[in-house]
Amino acid sequence: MSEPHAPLMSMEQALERLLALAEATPIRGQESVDLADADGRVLAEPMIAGLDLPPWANSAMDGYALRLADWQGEALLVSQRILAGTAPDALQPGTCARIFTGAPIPVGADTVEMQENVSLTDDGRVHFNQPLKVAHNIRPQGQETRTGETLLAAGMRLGPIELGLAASIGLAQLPVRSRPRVAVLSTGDELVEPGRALGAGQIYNSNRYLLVAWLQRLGCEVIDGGILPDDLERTREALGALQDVDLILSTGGVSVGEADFLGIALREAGELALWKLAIKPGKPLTVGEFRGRPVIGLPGNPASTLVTFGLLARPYLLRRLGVQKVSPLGFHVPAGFSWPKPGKRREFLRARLENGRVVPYSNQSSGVLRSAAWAEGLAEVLEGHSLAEGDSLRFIPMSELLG
Ligand SMILES: Nc1nc2c(c(=O)[nH]1)N[C@H]1C(S)=C(S)[C@@H](COP(=O)(O)OP(=O)(O)OC[C@H]3O[C@@H](n4cnc5c(N)ncnc54)[C@H](O)[C@@H]3O)O[C@H]1N2
Ligand code: MOO
Repeated sequence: MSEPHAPLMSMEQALERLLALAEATPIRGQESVDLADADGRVLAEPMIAGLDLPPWANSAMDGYALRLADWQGEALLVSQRILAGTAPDALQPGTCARIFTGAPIPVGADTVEMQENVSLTDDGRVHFNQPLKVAHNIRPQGQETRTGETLLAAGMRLGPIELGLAASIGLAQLPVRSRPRVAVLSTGDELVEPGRALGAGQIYNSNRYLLVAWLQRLGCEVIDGGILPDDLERTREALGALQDVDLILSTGGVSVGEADFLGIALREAGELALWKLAIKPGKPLTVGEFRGRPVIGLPGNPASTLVTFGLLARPYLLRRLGVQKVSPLGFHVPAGFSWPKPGKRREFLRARLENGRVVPYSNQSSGVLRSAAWAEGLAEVLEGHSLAEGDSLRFIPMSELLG
């Protein structure tokens, strides 16, 4: 148990500790998957180009390829027509070639002129109307990539751009890290799954759906641990049934309440630290292990679940997969509000950008998930700081967190 008035742990320290734990328990498994199935996965080995890109010099324009020295003001005969996907003959001296965008430059040509800048004579010869420049409109072989270059480092997360890049060098499959197996547990006798009738004192389990969808986006295999009952024996059984998982992720029951059966069960068969973080929402966080399996317990209030998962558990999971860049990008924006009283905890306000200024949702209670649905991002008000309207603060777009 932490001391009731022990100093709060800073966000930086919490992240540093979690990343150190992640690095101590890397997920090493890997498999080869088709590009079509690789979105969101983490590259397990460097991606190295096995060819030059482009593989041969090609035209950037629809037009005419020629040797610059052959243009002396006298219209040139068209000696061949080169479409993309064909292999051209060497250019006959003193002629030009009709060429289309992406088609290979014939040996002997050293420039391409776009068709808009030429005139055709009655007998089909080509007159160049503008001064020509050597190498113009030619995309040289290897301009983008040379054989043997590393295009993506191991630990990169794969998205549409990376998959396009892999395809461009001819790869049909990529080696990726195994999907982390994450068990999601909810705690609290008040919870009911959507679709059922609510009884007295009950609420619907929203955290489970938020986390399951989010984990899937992160490439995790989600094991549904269900709702843990407020009963010690059944909590032990439920935890014991989670075989071969890489992480047990729970929500709720981490504050100082009396019905903390999860905490008791974890302490019996593992280790448990209760952190009190200097952030709002998201003060209480449980970090430990159950029979050697890492456990992270997020606070139950839905906005607290969102903030602690996005800013702490997400980077932790990605780092276990070897991802280096785990922190979201943020940028500084002027506040469209004032914050006169410095707080003890760093606030992550669910906020929007309106006319280039940060506007927070009207109700910042950590129980209000609607605030996050309204928001476009999290605005960070640092602990111990006040803000006047127009002062700048960091804004982290939701899109940076959710992928
Ligand atoms: N005496 C104190 N009380 C509380 C403290 C404190 O320091 N001293 N901290 C508060 C803070 S801050 C937070 S955050 C919460 C954390 O609570 P728990 O993680 O223990 O969660 P619960 O008590 O189980 O639930 C909190 C709240 O969230 C609702 N909840 C829980 N699970 C779900 C779910 N899956 N879906 C939707 N909503 C859920 C639950 O009904 C409660 O309303 O503790 C404060 N208290
Ligand atoms: O820290 Mo709690 O998450 O504010 O309600």
